[in-house]
Amino acid sequence: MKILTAAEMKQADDSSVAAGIPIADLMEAAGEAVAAFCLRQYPQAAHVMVLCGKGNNGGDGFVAARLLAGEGVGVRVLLAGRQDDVKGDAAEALALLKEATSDEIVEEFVDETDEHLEAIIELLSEADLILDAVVGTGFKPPLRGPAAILRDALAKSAIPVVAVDLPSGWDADSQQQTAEGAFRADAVVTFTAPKHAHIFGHLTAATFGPVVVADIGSPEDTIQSSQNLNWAGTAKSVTERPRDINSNKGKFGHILIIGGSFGTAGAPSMASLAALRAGAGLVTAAVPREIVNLVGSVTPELMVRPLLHDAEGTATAANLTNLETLTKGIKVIAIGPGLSTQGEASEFARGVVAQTKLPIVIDADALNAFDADHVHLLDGANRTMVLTPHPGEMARLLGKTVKEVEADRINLARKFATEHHLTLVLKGWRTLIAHPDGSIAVNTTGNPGLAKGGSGDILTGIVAALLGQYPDNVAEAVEAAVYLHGLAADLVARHLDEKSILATDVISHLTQAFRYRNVDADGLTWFCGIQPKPKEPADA
Ligand SMILES: NC(=O)C1=CN([C@@H]2O[C@H](COP(=O)(O)OP(=O)(O)OC[C@H]3O[C@@H](n4cnc5c(N)ncnc54)[C@H](O)[C@@H]3O)[C@@H](O)[C@H]2O)[C@H](O)CC1
Ligand SMILES: [K+]
Repeated sequence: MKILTAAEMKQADDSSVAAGIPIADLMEAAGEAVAAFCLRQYPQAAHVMVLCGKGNNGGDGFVAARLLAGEGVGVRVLLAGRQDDVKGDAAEALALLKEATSDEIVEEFVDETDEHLEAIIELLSEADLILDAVVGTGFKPPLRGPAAILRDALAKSAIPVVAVDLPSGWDADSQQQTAEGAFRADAVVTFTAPKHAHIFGHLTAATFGPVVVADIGSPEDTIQSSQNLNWAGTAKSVTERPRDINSNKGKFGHILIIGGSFGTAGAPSMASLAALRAGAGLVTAAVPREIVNLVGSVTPELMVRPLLHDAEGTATAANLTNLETLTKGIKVIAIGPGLSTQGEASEFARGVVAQTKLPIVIDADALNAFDADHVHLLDGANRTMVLTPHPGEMARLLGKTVKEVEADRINLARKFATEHHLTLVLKGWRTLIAHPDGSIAVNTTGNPGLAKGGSGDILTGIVAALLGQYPDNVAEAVEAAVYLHGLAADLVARHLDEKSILATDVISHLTQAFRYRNVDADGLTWFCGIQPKPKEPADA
């Protein structure tokens, strides 16, 4: 799924019209998606207040109001402006609403002062759900007139708000959008494709719920993202295909995890366990001899091979002479978790990358082996190469500061991936997956519970496992890995506080993540936030 700017969205609308789909049809589908979302997520809502503007965003609100009323929901519409000023398709939708209900359903609110603020707050309090269809992509900041007063009234109420297309007052193209100055929202139903603000909006989970995307009938070829920005969640479908009935472990890849040192046996252990839970056929961990038994005891399904190490427990470059034996039958190598940067570890890591042509995931201490002096050795032109740096590791790869990396994530990731012909996973809030062809996928799963040691190690294991299963589908495999990793953490957060989440909890929820579907029964794509846990069936 592509991520669009407001102008690209407008272009999609215009192209849809040119392809014979009238705006009225798109508006009807938009209103229908909003009504379906409300009925499904707020089944208890008996009184819905629909706040509408005079433009087409308001038009979507009129359609939703009509359809909700048709389902027996008590609906009132508060129009920020005069009915006579509503034009075109929105006016048609307004007429249909009144025809289906009554002329009295719509109340005009034209006040430009906050004289009636208290009265509006009182009016809103009579509803148990509010729809915000005041302004959408046609918004030009700052919010003014009656719209601004509605926003202030909403800020003083605690009733759930579903935003139509985007919270009124948001700039769709902003990557820095905050809740400030805009309408409060608990959920957003947007259309055709998410816009930049939906994905990069700086809103906290406490003030901001799910964003769902509804397909409202625009043909696929009308939807174009000039910035080549996509959503990582689409790739999950790759992992949803059932396995062939005649499957055997040989089909799903033998993964070799290279890492560990004295004191960091946990890192390769977690990467290995995650790879097993992510569907790898076989997993072998190659770790310093002294910790072989420790790592091997993590789970009996895991195989372990010893690495030569120095007195401090760091793998030595002498292991390179044995590399051919070590990698026999291996489909994917993941190197780095717990490897250490001491002794000859970096030399060993660079040697593994140089001597094998196998698909490779390079993480953690192995990434640090490619500092500014060695970064030119990273070349994925004739092999599959995936790097999974956090901003600190990315800064080292680039010889820049973390601040410089954070300030320009998309461009830096894209440049690095294309120049080195590899897939770069730049971790952090909204992890980016930059592909060698210059396209970028943005991930929307994950929560602050992942800000804990071990999270990166398990991501490495998942990436390696999916590469082993989908070797011809590298882009999707990596995107799906990142998405599933965050999704598993989001599923843990349904019952554990974010602060208490351990990386091993995330591993144990991978299985639920594989089974979770991000498209709901109404066809809405849950783009940010996950569907609430289904109710347990009542005991018979
Ligand atoms: N995506 C689609 O395929 C479809 C989207 N639809 C919806 O249409 C809106 C965009 O509609 P548009 O008429 O262009 O603009 P808006 O309704 O968002 O805004 C116009 C409206 O707002 C007033 N306004 C503008 N700026 C301000 C401000 N700073 N303060 C107060 N009021 C403001 C302006 O005066 C107008 O009255 C899109 O978001 C979708 O929701 C369609 O349904 C078709 C399909
Ligand atoms: K809106």
